Amino acid sequence: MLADEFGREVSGVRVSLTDRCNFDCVYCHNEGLGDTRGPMAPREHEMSTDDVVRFLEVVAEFGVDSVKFTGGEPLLRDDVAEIVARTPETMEVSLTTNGTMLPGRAADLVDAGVERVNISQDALDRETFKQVTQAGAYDAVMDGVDAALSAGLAPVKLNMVVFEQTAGYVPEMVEHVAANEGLRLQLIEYMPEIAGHPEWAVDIDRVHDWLAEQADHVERREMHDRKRYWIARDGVDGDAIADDGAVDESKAGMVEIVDPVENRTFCANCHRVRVTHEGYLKGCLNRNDDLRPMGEMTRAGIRETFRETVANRVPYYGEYMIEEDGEWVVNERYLDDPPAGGADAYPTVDETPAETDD
Ligand SMILES: Nc1nc2c(ncn2[C@@H]2O[C@H](COP(=O)(O)OP(=O)(O)OP(=O)(O)O)[C@@H](O)[C@H]2O)c(=O)[nH]1
Ligand SMILES: C[S@@+](CC[C@H](N)C(=O)[O-])C[C@H]1O[C@@H](n2cnc3c(N)ncnc32)[C@H](O)[C@@H]1O
Ligand code: SF4
Ligand code: SF4
Repeated sequence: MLADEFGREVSGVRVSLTDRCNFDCVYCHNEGLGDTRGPMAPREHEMSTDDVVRFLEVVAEFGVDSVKFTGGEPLLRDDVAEIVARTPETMEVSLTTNGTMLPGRAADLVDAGVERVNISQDALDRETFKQVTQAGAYDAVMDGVDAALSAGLAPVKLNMVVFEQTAGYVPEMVEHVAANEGLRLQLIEYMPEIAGHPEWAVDIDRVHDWLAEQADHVERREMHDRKRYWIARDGVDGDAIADDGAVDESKAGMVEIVDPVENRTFCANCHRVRVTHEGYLKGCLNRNDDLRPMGEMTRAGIRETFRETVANRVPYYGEYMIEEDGEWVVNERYLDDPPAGGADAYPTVDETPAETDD
């Protein structure tokens, strides 16, 4: 496995299959690229099926053993099942989606090899859901969750971004997941780095403190050192948590917190490299000055660009951003010496074809 100079091995890749989406969530960072485009926007910039598969085959040679397909909305592409079926067997395959296109497709995705799915659901309240997603597809998302469960994808993780508009719904969502076997909840701290609006952020430590009071067991995940809180379900017989800490998931609900903002520990435990829909390697969600094009996406080109990307990755908080007088500022080292192939190599907005019909 390749590692960067901070000892962080790269064991996973996150592949953005498209920057198009049928929602327009107010907070969306589009996997670090900024605004998404509408569902009907031109797609000729997107990596082809063969490009994605070739990329995965090459990184599997380096010991990368998991892939997350995301976007934009990955299921706007109709070749996802084919890509998954052609993904090297050594890789665990998961998908992050808004869920609307899972009905009718979830079983095929499972047959192809999808092992886990995360579905974004920011509220149980229809009106709030509409305000946040700027789409009236609440029922379609619920149907998507049902489709994933019916296809055997339990536990399904519900992704909820915690910010000003949704923070009040956290207890209700936790209760919902604790009452429903087959669901897990992931509370994601609102990230303003790409999306802007720092005023929308809420204090995630308060959510941690509240969950610690509710939880029967707390564990830490190796990835990002994330905390997971287990809450025993009401009315179950027997112990949900054994004396040795083993959890019986049929008897306890799980809530995981993703809290990357200004969190050095999170970044120190970051083991994934990203790929944009256009075939650029991206060493960090929050940076677009270190994008490296894989060009024609030949095996040799992918190999070299992957090596270079890993070698140049640095933790965002603690290295790229450092604290000075209580403020986070860009480490001068990265201003003076921008990485090769960085932002200049990435198409500007002007070079990206305009949206057509949305
Ligand atoms: N800053 C930062 N945010 C991340 C990182 N990984 C995940 N996130 C945030 O968490 C969101 C949800 O992540 P998902 O795509 O559902 O996947 P995940 O939770 O990271 O992965 P699994 O738990 O393995 O399914 C991302 O879109 C980001 O907002 C990371 O490495 N850095
Ligand atoms: C960019 S979306 C792509 C996949 C899919 N369209 C979806 O919504 O699940 C991936 C995840 O990023 C989360 N996300 C987007 N912008 C965010 C932000 N500014 N802060 C925290 N999480 C964000 C979303 O809630 C979603 O769970
Ligand atoms: S559904 Fe996902 S990609 Fe689409 S706007 Fe919402 S967070 Fe962004
Ligand atoms: S270095 Fe930090 S901010 Fe960048 S992707 Fe990794 S965890 Fe996220």
